[in-house]
Amino acid sequence: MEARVSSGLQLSNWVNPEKIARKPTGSLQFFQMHGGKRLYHMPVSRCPRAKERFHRFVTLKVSCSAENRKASVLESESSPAFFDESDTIKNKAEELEPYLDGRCIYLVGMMGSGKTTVGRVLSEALGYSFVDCDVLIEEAAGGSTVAEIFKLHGEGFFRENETEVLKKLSLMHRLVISTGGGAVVRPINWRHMNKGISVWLDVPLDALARRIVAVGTGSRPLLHHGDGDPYTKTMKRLCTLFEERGEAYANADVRVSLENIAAKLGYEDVTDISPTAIAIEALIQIEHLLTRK
Ligand SMILES: Nc1ncnc2c1ncn2[C@@H]1O[C@H](COP(=O)(O)OP(=O)(O)O)[C@@H](O)[C@H]1O
Ligand SMILES: O=C(O)C1=C[C@@H](OP(=O)(O)O)[C@@H](O)[C@H](O)C1
Repeated sequence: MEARVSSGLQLSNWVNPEKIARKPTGSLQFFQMHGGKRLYHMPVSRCPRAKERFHRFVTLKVSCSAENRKASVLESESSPAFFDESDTIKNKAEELEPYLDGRCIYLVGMMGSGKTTVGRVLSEALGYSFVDCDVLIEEAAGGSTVAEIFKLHGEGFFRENETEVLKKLSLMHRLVISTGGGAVVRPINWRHMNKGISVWLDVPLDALARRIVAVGTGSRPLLHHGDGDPYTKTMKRLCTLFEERGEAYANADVRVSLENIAAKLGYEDVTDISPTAIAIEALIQIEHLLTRK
């Protein structure tokens, strides 16, 4: 696949100003459409196995801003490589499999951080099953929604059920588990989650608020109260919750920072990062953890 992609790309196609999106800060976002897929550059030295696994087919030196500053993504690299996301995640997952040895992956992070969205992508790549703790709690409550459970029985009841669900899941293997945003607060939950590998999806609060406002706060009862327009109200609540929970998220075995991914890929806005790119970064960070690279 890589060979087909690389041999299909000509340097003359590549050096086309229309295919280089200039970012306002002067960094460049390199991508090229090929066979309906978006190929991304990735600096070779930041991708530990890149040199062996991917064919490096172009070397460019570009002066790339009006101020003649180097593009941030190229500053330390002279030889970008181009990766197809779907091949990259497949290869990374294969590489990681023997080290994971069937251990579950617990995704933790604030509401809206992408635990469900990224979790599905990760589970597919690893050949794991995906489970969402909130859904299991809803099933255990006879089909009531999380919002109804909070309203009828209170948060304490919800938290007890959340712990019970995590306890059961801790006995299982080959699962990617999307936990609820508040699961990190109870120490007992960490005893269960530590049977597997925990991954914190660290997303800037502003991006979370924008995402959540876009879908509405209906299913997230902790965001139902407060004043102001939907964005301001959500942002305020997220800030308060993050103040309470920030340290607890940092207990996770690995942290996947969207700000770091954006910097690597030369993106201005973290919302441009695809769920697959986030899942790839999660696999890379887990690999670092398990191989102590
Ligand atoms: N990388 C992403 N890019 C764009 N939208 C995303 C991304 N990750 C999540 N979303 C969107 O954000 C919202 C919340 O994501 P979700 O996966 O449900 O978060 P969580 O499970 O952590 O609460 C959803 O509407 C989802 O489509
Ligand atoms: O942050 C929290 O305390 C909660 C997050 C929600 O899950 P998501 O993180 O999947 O939205 C859900 O468990 C419940 O509304 C409480």
